[in-house]
Amino acid sequence: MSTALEAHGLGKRFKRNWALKDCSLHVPAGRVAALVGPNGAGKSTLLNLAVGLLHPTEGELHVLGRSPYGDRDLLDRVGFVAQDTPLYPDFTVAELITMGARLSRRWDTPLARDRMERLGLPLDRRVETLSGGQRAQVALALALAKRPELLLLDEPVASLDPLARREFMQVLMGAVADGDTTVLLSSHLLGDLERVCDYLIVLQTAHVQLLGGVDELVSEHKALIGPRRQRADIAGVAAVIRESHTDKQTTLLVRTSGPIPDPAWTVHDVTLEDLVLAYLAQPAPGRPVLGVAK
Ligand SMILES: Nc1ncnc2c1ncn2[C@@H]1O[C@H](COP(=O)(O)OP(=O)(O)OP(=O)(O)O)[C@@H](O)[C@H]1O
Repeated sequence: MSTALEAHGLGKRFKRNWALKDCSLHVPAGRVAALVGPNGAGKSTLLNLAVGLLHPTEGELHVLGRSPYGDRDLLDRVGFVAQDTPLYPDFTVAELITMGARLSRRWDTPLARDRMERLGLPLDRRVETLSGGQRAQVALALALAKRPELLLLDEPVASLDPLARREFMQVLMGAVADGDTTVLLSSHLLGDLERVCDYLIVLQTAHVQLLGGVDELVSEHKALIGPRRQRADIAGVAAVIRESHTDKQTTLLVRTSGPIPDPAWTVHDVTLEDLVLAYLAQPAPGRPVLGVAK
């Protein structure tokens, strides 16, 4: 399986509002993909569609080659940590593990117990007595104990302090290091994503705005700084994504089509954060910019 998740013309409408519209995207198998976009862009909607909690209004969505809605066998192969990591507050950690074993056919109880032990979480602790960070770690451990082929995480670290976030990310990366699990992780924390993700999907007002491998996207975008000038065709530039000016200087973030031969421009590399912020600053999403997905 070379593609873990694939959508064509996918749309989801709530009453008169489209939460997702004309979304065509794919996540190659084995990647750790970041799903980013501003509040209300449609990230949770996409993840909920991917686990069959929502039904598409239009278009197609395939998860591990199958349609997710109502497919029990498929859901056994998918792990999901929903926003705010909901867990039954009255359950103990041990009871959650028992529940997982009853509900999931691929469940790995020793793995779940081992992870709880490593997190220093006694099995008789009730969920309601756990901190937000501990709860997030428990939710991740339960999702991993399903031994999922695809792991979907909806802002799992949003409420965690920086140390807890780093621990969460380390556990996640350790668990998927073998490359057999594809991860799709939504977050607003671009710095965290830059460290762990090798694939990027940017959603903006219900549309896919940017998609591709992180290395490829970062290398095909550059920041250009030069004397102030009006925007004009620049050799080597396929598109200007963002521009700003001072009295004397113009700064552009561009998608390149080759080297920039004009020596008036100094050319700088961009970070993933620069890239995402530049695309999100664009007024209205048009057609997605496709990076090279390998
Ligand atoms: N159940 C629902 N009923 C009505 N509208 C909804 C529902 N779920 C989501 N929406 C709307 O769909 C749009 C996309 O919401 P979604 O939760 O997918 O965004 P998001 O990118 O996950 O946002 P955030 O970063 O704030 O979590 C928003 O305008 C939201 O108000």
